[in-house]
Amino acid sequence: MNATVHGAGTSGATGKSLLKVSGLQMRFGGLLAVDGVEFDVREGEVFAIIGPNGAGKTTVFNCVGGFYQPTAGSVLLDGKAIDGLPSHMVARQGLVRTFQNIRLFKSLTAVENLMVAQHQEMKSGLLAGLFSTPAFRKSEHDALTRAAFWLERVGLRDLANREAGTLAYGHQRRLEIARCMITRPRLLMLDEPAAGLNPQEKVELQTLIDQLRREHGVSVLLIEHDMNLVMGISDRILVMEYGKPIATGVPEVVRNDPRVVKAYLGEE
Ligand SMILES: Nc1ncnc2c1ncn2[C@@H]1O[C@H](COP(=O)(O)OP(=O)(O)OP(=O)(O)O)[C@@H](O)[C@H]1O
Repeated sequence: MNATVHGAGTSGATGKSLLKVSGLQMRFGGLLAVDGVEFDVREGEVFAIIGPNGAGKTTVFNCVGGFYQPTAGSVLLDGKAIDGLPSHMVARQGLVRTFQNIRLFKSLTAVENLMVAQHQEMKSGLLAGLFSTPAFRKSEHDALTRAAFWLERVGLRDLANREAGTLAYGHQRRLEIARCMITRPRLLMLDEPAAGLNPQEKVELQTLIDQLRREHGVSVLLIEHDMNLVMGISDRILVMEYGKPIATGVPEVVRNDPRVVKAYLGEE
């Protein structure tokens, strides 16, 4: 039985549903990696998916983000179906993600990574670029201003001209978040953002996520194994085991759910 509690959360999330996932199923040959997963993420909310290794969390992310076509179920972003859309189309709808294994252009600088991320959005075409028209120069200037803003926001201003691949691991994670945010998403999906971070960096990450949703109005969908971070930042949590949802609710409820304690928290 699902322990479903729709708590008020701590963020002041509006309560309006932004992402709605229903009856999600993903089969790989004979393996049902995800089955019957349902949840919604509200505007301004931080929503976490937790569960033991192999529970199906990443598969849910891949279905939501357009990397897999689910075998069954639906994914709606603001009421519009996005399941089955390729990931770049999903991104255009305002849903972007980071990856467990950081995916930056390692030989480009931090600021160049943020410029590339905006490339699709830029209005000027190739000819405008070749002839450096005023419209092109204006859009380049705006893009650079936004890049500078986001580098400052994630604490990387002084590292703007360093190649991404030479940045410390924690800095690369922050740059990846900036690269997502610069496209002005409505939903930011973070896949194990605290992996490999030291305790101080984890605290800074929690502060950053909180700022992103409070000051930039983004909703956050998170997969994370670090329970301190999950319990500290999430408004609601979905717990998965063997591909199925076993509990959804506010942190205090999930923390004390006997099935959750047995399946996951009890492992620690
Ligand atoms: N592309 C794939 N092909 C076949 N099986 C897969 C594929 N991706 C995932 N699986 C299987 O689906 C199940 C769920 O995996 P998934 O990576 O979603 O779990 P997870 O909860 O994200 O685990 P972790 O916490 O270790 O990242 C596992 O049994 C995994 O081996």
